[in-house]
Amino acid sequence: MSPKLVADLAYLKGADCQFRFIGEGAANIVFEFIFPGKDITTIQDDGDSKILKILQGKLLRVPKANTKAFPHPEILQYWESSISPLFDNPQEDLAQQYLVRLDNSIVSELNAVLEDEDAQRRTDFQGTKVAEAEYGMLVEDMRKKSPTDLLLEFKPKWLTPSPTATRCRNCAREAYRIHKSLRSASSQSPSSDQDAAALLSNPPLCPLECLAAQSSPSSLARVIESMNLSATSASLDTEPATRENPTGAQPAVSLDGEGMEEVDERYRVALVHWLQTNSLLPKLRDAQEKLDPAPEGTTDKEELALAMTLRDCTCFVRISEDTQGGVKVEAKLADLDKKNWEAKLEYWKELEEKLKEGGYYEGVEVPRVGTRCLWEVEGEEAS
Ligand SMILES: O=P(O)(O)O[C@@H]1[C@@H](OP(=O)(O)O)[C@H](OP(=O)(O)O)[C@H](O)[C@H](OP(=O)(O)O)[C@H]1OP(=O)(O)O
Ligand SMILES: Nc1ncnc2c1ncn2[C@@H]1O[C@H](COP(=O)(O)OP(=O)(O)OP(=O)(O)O)[C@@H](O)[C@H]1O
Repeated sequence: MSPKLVADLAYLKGADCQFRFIGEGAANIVFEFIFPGKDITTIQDDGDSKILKILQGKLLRVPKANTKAFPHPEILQYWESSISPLFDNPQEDLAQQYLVRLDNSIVSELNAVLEDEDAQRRTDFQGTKVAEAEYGMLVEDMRKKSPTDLLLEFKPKWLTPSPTATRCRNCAREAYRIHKSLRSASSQSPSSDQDAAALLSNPPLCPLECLAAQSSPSSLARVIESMNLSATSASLDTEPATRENPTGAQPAVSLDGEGMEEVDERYRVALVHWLQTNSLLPKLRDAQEKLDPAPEGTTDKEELALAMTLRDCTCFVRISEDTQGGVKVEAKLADLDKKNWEAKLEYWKELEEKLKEGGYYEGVEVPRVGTRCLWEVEGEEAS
């Protein structure tokens, strides 16, 4: 059974709709709907405005041209039949997605927006276009609703690493990425030089830290520290956070630092509480663990595809004010797209080989690059 179509974007003709580029990955591009001079959040469900009502609180996610990803109806069908049932409360745990029909003129408009934005895009994505696809999807907008909201976005990748490794799969992959970048920097342009330097000086936070934050104060501190928060108001029962004291457990020294994001202290407390108590990440970890086939060892390819889908999603945690003036926490997983194992199997196997043979799982690659892997950081702290 195909997923239900919620809207045909051809009905936007004449509605003075524009699109703003929000972000992209390897397979999809995400846009915001803009209606100049109109606030669609106040539109009621009547007649011609029905389409605008449907778009409220949603972004447009469309497939990129020339990828091996499945068409969006298939991705949505899989999401409904194979992903949602893994979660007790899919409405709460997953960013909601809905099928929409595109048309050629919308695809052309989106591509014109992309062309204007090209210089701002990730260098390896520049020049890529929206596919001439019949369908796209609306996704629940998980960005900040107000500039004062607090948003945490990260990829909770490979939460069950191999017990024999000393680096998690994600950080091994990051070390490999840094090596590749260094190699191309030595042979290519100043921009790849900059990419390599940026990766070397600021490796990404290890995804295991977000899960470990449930029981480890050091992990919790590192996650909060990575967000560079400073408080705008102090709560009664906790000390405000600082760079030196990210969770606010001890008296604060200073509130503001250069480049720090000012945040309502109640929101920081709510984030700390979510990190310590959420059931979403353990649930995802358990689902990843239950499947856990290694790309090179599996016989059931559909199971492998599901495992790889669960290992490559995005988690959004948005903290905002609710209608009663209290604090609301919304934590949802997005980008749980069906993986095309036939197209990706060789890549998965080769990458696994490279990570193993290059010593990236053990941190013995040459030259060795520093990562922020939880296991390495804990090892350094202990020695
Ligand atoms: O191979 P990985 O682990 O680097 O993951 C890829 C991601 O890279 P990342 O390391 O998260 O930056 C990669 O993310 P980016 O597009 O690089 O942001 C994709 O998510 C890719 O999946 P797909 O090709 O879109 O189905 C991801 O591929 P797979 O999850 O299918 O391996
Ligand atoms: N529901 C959402 N709410 C807010 N922002 C989003 C949402 N979905 C995607 N984005 C933004 O758009 C970017 C790209 O989207 P998305 O992750 O769907 O692309 P992708 O090609 O499927 O990614 P990947 O290559 O990781 O598979 C994200 O990194 C995020 O910043």
